This record gives sequence, structure tokens and C-alpha cells, in this order.
Amino acid sequence: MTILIPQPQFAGIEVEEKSSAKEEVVLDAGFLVPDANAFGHNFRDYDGESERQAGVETFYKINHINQTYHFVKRMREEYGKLDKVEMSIWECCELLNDVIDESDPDLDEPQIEHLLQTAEAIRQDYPNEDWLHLTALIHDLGKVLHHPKFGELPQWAVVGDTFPVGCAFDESIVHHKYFEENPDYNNPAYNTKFGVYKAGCGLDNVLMSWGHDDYMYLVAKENKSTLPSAGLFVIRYHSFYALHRTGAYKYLMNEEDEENIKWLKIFNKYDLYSKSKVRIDVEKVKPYYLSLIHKYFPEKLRW
Ligand SMILES: O[C@H]1[C@H](O)[C@@H](O)[C@H](O)[C@@H](O)[C@H]1O
Ligand SMILES: [Fe+2]
Ligand SMILES: [Fe+2]
Repeated sequence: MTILIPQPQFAGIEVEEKSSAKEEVVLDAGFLVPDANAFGHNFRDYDGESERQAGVETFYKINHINQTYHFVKRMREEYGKLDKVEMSIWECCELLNDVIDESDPDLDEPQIEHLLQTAEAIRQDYPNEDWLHLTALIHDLGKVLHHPKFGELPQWAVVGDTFPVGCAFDESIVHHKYFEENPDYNNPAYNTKFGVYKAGCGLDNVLMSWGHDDYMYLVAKENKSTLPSAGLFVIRYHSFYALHRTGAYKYLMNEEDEENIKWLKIFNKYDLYSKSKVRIDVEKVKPYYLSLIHKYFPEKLRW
């Protein structure tokens, strides 16, 4: 049954623009899924006709052509060194404000808004899971790879949905047709269902297209974050829509992945549908998030 109820005011969040008598569809207890994104379009609509969509499509074209098995291996090695910058989690949140994500049809707010909107929305519904609040706050911090301090990696190597490399590209991946120009597409070592992998091998053994997810996972792990494995999993696979939305590549998962993906599916709703014009008062919520950072991370991290 679909229940319609009006939009609530979150604690600590001021609604900047009230969407005139607009009603929202409830999918789950608590969080209200809006019926349109900030531009008045459906969420994750990659086929619409607008200038923004054209930019997003061009983004995916370049991304799909260049994300090869070899490229990902190289990037993991290079950025896994974590020898670029030393800073705290909060410093990174602030740096991220300079980064604009060209792959996202649903968002044109500064990134820090998105981080806090996601974290505050999930905190509202899961007040006792403080690790989940922090996971939400930091899930996109890997986008700093596009910052000049990190050599300004191009967008196609930082943002957008992710997918495995080393096996066939699933048809459910956004703008799949552009993979035809990816050198791996015609390489028999990489273009079969399993490619270089084995059934049930576990996602930890699968190379994912390079971007902010895997990078932030590496940062958290190598700096000895005490976040639970589900938190690290959410960070690492939150852009893997082919899996968590469509169920593609399920056969690569192991038992631990099956457990962790439950949290990812919960998290995804907040990541995607909290993208709105709702502004968060940063100064008001900052002390709470600083306390979580202190609990789960060292003061300074290697990036
Ligand atoms: O465009 C968006 C954006 O880059 C998000 O940060 C990423 O997690 C999504 O998967 C992607 O679709
Ligand atoms: Fe993301
Ligand atoms: Fe996000």
C-alpha cells in the first residue's frame, strides 16, 4: 500500500524552499522518499533530454572507455600509497566543497551539503547506529581525488557509478553502449561472465572501476579506522548500482557480502533521496560529527 503524507521538518534542518503542498511517498518507516529531484525530474533518470543530461552522458562515455582492468590496477597501486596529503576527516569535508560532481543528474549543491543531508537523514531514522551516521558523512570524501591537491584526477576516474573490471560489463550499467570502445570489451580474458574471477569469490577479490568509493575505503582501512565492516562496505560499494539496485554480479558475492549489502541497501535510500534543497546548519551539527570522527578515526590521516 502506498501512503501519502506531507514532508516533515528534520531536527536541525531548515527547509529552505517548501515544495508547495507537495506530497511524498513513503517507502519505509521514517524516511520520506521525495517524488522528484531538485530539478523536478525523476531520480537517476539518465535518458532525459537536457543540457545537464548531455553532460552526464559524455561523462559516462569517457568513463566507460577508459576504465580498464589495467588502469584500475595502476590507480590502486598509486593511490594506495597514501602519500599525497596529511589531514583530518573534517579538513577533507571542507576541501570537498571545491569539488563539483559532473556525473550526478540529481545534485548541484556543494558536496558538504550532500554529506550532511545524507548523514542527518539516516541519523533521524537510525539514532543508535552512530557508525552509520559517520559512514554517511564520509562516504563521498574520496571525491577529493579531483582536487588540485591530489593532482586533479579527471572526473571519469573519480565519480559516477562503479562496476567490476576483469569480467563482462553488465547491461544494466548506465550508458552501457559506450563499453564497446573499452579495450577490455573485446579481450577474451576479461569479457566473459566470470572473467578473471570465480563464483562466490567475494567482492574483496574483485577489482572495481577506479573512483571515490574504493579510494575512501583504502583511506579508512589503511588509517586503521575502527568502523565496522558494514560501514567500510557501504563506503566501498555505494556507487555499485548494478549490484545493489539491479542484482547484477550477485554471483561474485560471499556470505559476508550478503550480510553487508543489507546495510548498503538501507544506506542507498538516504544517499540518493536526501539530495534536496534542504539546508543543514553546519555549525549546529559539527560537534556531534567531530565526536564520531574522534571515536572511529585517528586525528590525522594519510591520504
Ligand atoms: O553521480 C553519482 C555520484 O558520483 C555519487 O557520488 C555516486 O556515488 C553515484 O553512484 C553516482 O551515480
Ligand atoms: Fe558517491
Ligand atoms: Fe553520495
